[in-house]
Amino acid sequence: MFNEPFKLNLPDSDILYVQKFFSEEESLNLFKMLFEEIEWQQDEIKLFGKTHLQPRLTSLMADNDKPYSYSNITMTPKPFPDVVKHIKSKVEAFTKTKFTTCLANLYRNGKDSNGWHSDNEKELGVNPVIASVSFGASRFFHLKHKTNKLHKYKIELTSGSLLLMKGETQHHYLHQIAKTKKEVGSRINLTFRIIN
Ligand SMILES: O=C(O)CCC(=O)C(=O)O
Ligand SMILES: [Fe+2]
Repeated sequence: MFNEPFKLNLPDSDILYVQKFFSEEESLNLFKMLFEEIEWQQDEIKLFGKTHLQPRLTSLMADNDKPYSYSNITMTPKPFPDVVKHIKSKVEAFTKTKFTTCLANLYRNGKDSNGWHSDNEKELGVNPVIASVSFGASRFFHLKHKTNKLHKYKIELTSGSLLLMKGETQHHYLHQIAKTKKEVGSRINLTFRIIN
């Protein structure tokens, strides 16, 4: 039942959630391996002319050398570690999509976050397919429509889950991982993307 794909009931979007895409046991192992094998970095971002450290660690990986730019940062990709290749092939088989690139996020605790944005950078193309898998602590993923305030959604992304966003989703919606005052452990999220 929990590995049945579930389509979010949100107008102007195409979002699918599979809670138990990976089993609990496999997710624990994958978390540890991702934590160790990914080369995590903390970049500086400029917001309203001020420089801050990004409130999470990230890493860009790809099977090509295409950079990815967002929030005034340009990241150049590193090769995929084996553990990411393994996850990528399972995601590709399910989504019937070949991904070139993975942006990884490590939220160390509840103070780490990812502010409101759309994954609409031009290098992603017009209607990007973005497959997001999560391991470790659960965090809430918020969605809000850009023009109609009635359309919003909050979904808890649990360890081993897959969230697939496609179609016009990025045109019409913003998403975020908000900070939380609750005691939460570390969470790793991988977003697979296509950049050619
Ligand atoms: O951590 C998440 O679930 C979302 C990550 C995200 O939105 C991004 O990397 O663009
Ligand atoms: Fe995003």
